[in-house]
Amino acid sequence: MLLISGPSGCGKSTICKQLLESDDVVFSVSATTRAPRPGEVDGQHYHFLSPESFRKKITEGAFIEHAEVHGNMYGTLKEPMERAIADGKVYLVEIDVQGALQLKALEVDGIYVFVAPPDFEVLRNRLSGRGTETPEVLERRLKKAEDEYRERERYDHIVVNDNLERAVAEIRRISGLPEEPDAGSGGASRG
Ligand SMILES: Nc1ncnc2c1ncn2[C@@H]1O[C@H](COP(=O)(O)OP(=O)(O)OP(=O)(O)O)[C@@H](O)[C@H]1O
Ligand SMILES: Nc1nc2c(ncn2[C@@H]2O[C@H](COP(=O)(O)O)[C@@H](O)[C@H]2O)c(=O)[nH]1
Repeated sequence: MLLISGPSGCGKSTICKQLLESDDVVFSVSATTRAPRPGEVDGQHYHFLSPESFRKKITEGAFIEHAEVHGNMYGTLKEPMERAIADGKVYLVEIDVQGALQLKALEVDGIYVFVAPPDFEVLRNRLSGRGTETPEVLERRLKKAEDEYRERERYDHIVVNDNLERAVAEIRRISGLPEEPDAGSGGASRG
């Protein structure tokens, strides 16, 4: 498992998109109760579930971890992770900080990467530049980012996303992925 985590806007989805250019990498499609955004496909970006279906999955023990993030439920499914790892793939898990710390506490084997913004001013500019949050939600995410940043030392690696190419190259090196992925490939991720 290669786990990519960090505050909202630090660049997790952008980085994962590039890591998925390697054929050996499989993306962990989480379940969520949030509504799909334009362009998002069920089963590819997320499994979009009703709150009832999500609760049922919890009682069935289908999740390795689940958490409420920004007012919606998200969960990492056990079965696809076990299958991908049995197939010798790198299983790419992109989740929030509380989810990552749950997996760490469960001693799920893997490489835990905290993606850090160069500084909080840059984080603010990137989040507002993305244009997906209202000013109120943006402020909440930035406040939460400060708490999440304090957890960074609990990860195996801290990668500063100052320059995208450099950050991706660093994560490829850390996880033993080839520096130059096969041209033309690339799986689906979020973002
Ligand atoms: N190295 C970089 N330099 C400049 N802009 C970047 C860089 N990395 C990401 N961005 C931009 O920052 C914004 C936030 O990135 P992204 O959506 O990948 O963050 P995220 O961590 O997945 O956020 P969330 O947790 O809210 O889903 C995007 O508009 C993205 O294009
Ligand atoms: N704990 C978990 N967090 C998850 C999971 N899947 C995604 N996420 C994180 O939620 C936020 C919001 O995502 P968005 O796509 O709605 O913007 C982001 O930090 C994701 O990394 C999961 O299974 N568990």
